[in-house]
Amino acid sequence: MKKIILLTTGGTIASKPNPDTGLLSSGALTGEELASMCKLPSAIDLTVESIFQVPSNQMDAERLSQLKDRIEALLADQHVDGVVVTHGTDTLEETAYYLDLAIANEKPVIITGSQRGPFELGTDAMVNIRQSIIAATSEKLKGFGTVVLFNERLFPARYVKKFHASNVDGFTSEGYGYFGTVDQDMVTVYQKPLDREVYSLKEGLPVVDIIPFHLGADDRFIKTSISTGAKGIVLEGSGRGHMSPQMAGAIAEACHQGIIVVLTTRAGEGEVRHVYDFPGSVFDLTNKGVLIGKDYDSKKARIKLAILLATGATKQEIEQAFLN
Ligand SMILES: NC(=O)C[C@H](N)C(=O)O
Repeated sequence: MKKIILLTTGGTIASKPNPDTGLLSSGALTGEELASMCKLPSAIDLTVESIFQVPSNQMDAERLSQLKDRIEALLADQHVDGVVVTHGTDTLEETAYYLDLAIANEKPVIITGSQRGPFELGTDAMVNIRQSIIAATSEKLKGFGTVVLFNERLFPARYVKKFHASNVDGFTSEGYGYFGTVDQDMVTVYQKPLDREVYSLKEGLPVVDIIPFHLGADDRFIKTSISTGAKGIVLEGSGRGHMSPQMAGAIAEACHQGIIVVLTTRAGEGEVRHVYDFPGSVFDLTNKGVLIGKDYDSKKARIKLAILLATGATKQEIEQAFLN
C-alpha cells in the first residue's frame, strides 16, 4: 500500500465561512478536518499534517524554508511514497517553483489548492485533494520535481500560472500546456520535462524585488530597492524586455553596486532578446550589466534569482542558469 503525506498550509482549500463577516477565513480548517471531508481510495495509507494555517499572501521566505525542510524530512523516510501540499492559490505558483528548484528527492511532490472553499457550492477543494493524492502515488511522476495539480491537470512548476482570479479552471502554463491529467483514478502523462534543475541552498533567501515597467515609469522604485539593500532585482519589461529611458540610469547604478538585475518580459509568452538599440532597450540594459531573463515570468525569475543567490552563485553562473 502506498503511503502519502498530506501537508496542509491553509488557503481557500482550508477555509471556513466566518459568521461575523460572512466572508471566508482562509486556513481555518486543519488538515485533519479537510481530509475527513474527501472520499479517498481506501488502498492509500494517508497521514495528514497541518504545517501552517494561513492565507497564501502570508507565505514568505521563512515559511518556504520550513515547508521545504519538512517535505525533505518526510521524503527521506523510505516508507513514504510521495507528498501532497495544499496551499492558497494566490502564491501557489511561487511556492511550487521554490520547492521544485530546492528539493532533490525523486519522489512525487504534488501541490494543489482550490478556488472555492470546501463549504461553497460546487467546491473544487475535495476533488483537487483527491486527484493530487492519486497523482502522488504514481510511479510516472517520479523525477518530475514539484508538480501542480489543478482541475484534473498536471502542470510544471516552472511555467504554471494562476490566470483566473476565481474560476475553478484557474491555472495554465501559457504556451507550454499541461503535461498530464488525473482523470478519476487514472494518471496519464503525455510529456516529461527534459531537464531538472535543483540547487542546494547555503543560506536563507535574500531580498529580491520585482520592478515592473509601465508607460511613463520613472526610477523611484529602483532607487528605493538599491537604498534598502536588495540583493537582486527582477525587471519586468515590455515586449522583448524594454524599460523606460528614465529608469536606465538607476538600473546601471544597481548593477554597479553589485545587485544582480535580471530582465523579464510582461508579455505572457516569448523571450527577452537583443533586437533594438534605443535607451532602455535590452541592448542598452545588458551593456549596463543587466542579465537576460529569457522567457521567465517575473515571479518565477524572482524565486530562481533568490535561490541562486542563496547558493552563493557568481553573476556568471546566474547568467548561465537563466539560459535554461
Ligand atoms: N483560492 C485561494 O486559495 C485564494 C486565497 N486568497 C489564498 O491564496 O490563500
